[in-house]
Amino acid sequence: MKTTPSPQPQKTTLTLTGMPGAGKSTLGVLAAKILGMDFMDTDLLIQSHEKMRLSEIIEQKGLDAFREIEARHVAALKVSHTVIATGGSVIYSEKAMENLASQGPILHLALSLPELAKRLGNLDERGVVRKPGQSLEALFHERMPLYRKWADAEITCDGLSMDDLLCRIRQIFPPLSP
Ligand SMILES: Nc1ncnc2c1ncn2[C@@H]1O[C@H](COP(=O)(O)OP(=O)(O)O)[C@@H](O)[C@H]1O
Ligand SMILES: O=C(O)C1=C[C@@H](OP(=O)(O)O)[C@@H](O)[C@H](O)C1
Ligand SMILES: [Mg+2]
Repeated sequence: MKTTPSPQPQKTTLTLTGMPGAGKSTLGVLAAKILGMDFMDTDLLIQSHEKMRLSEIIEQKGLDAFREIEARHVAALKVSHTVIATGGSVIYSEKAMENLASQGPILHLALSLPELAKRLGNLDERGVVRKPGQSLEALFHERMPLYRKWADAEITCDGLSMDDLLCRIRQIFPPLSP
């Protein structure tokens, strides 16, 4: 039997989740800068590992295949001192989310449905993972409980500038600040 507890892996990442268009990629890089952390966008990680642009993966292999590829890469991701901007569909993978949660807190960037509709425009052109013909509203209601299930904190981003959001991040996660 062990006499000393095994060291717990340090939780040093900050993962951003949320619907496409919520601002994960844009805010993530700025948050990394002010927190003195590295930055990773899992969409870019997938592109680099697959040696294809995200749009090519989706066009040539389809949305279901993209979802599996995303789940595989994010479930295998191991980083530290890093702000991670995820792709919105990673929330469908329990294994990927467990892996992200094991490395640090998860912040859900929430945005209201009307604001999302304004930011996203045509869903087909953006390659959003959804069932054929599924509306943005239906997708929003399908995903919202999943984002909330995994989130340690949530910011509703409507009407907030990048500076407002960075301020909120500093307030919520002071231990991550240098
Ligand atoms: N707080 C914000 N206020 C206004 N526009 C924003 C804000 N956050 C992001 N955006 C804009 O929304 C779009 C989507 O942002 P992006 O970071 O790509 O989102 P995600 O990575 O969550 O899909 C971009 O055009 C970005 O400039
Ligand atoms: O939510 C989604 O279905 C997707 C979101 C995208 O990333 P962003 O959330 O960064 O836009 C990208 O991973 C892919 O187009 C699928
Ligand atoms: Mg993004």
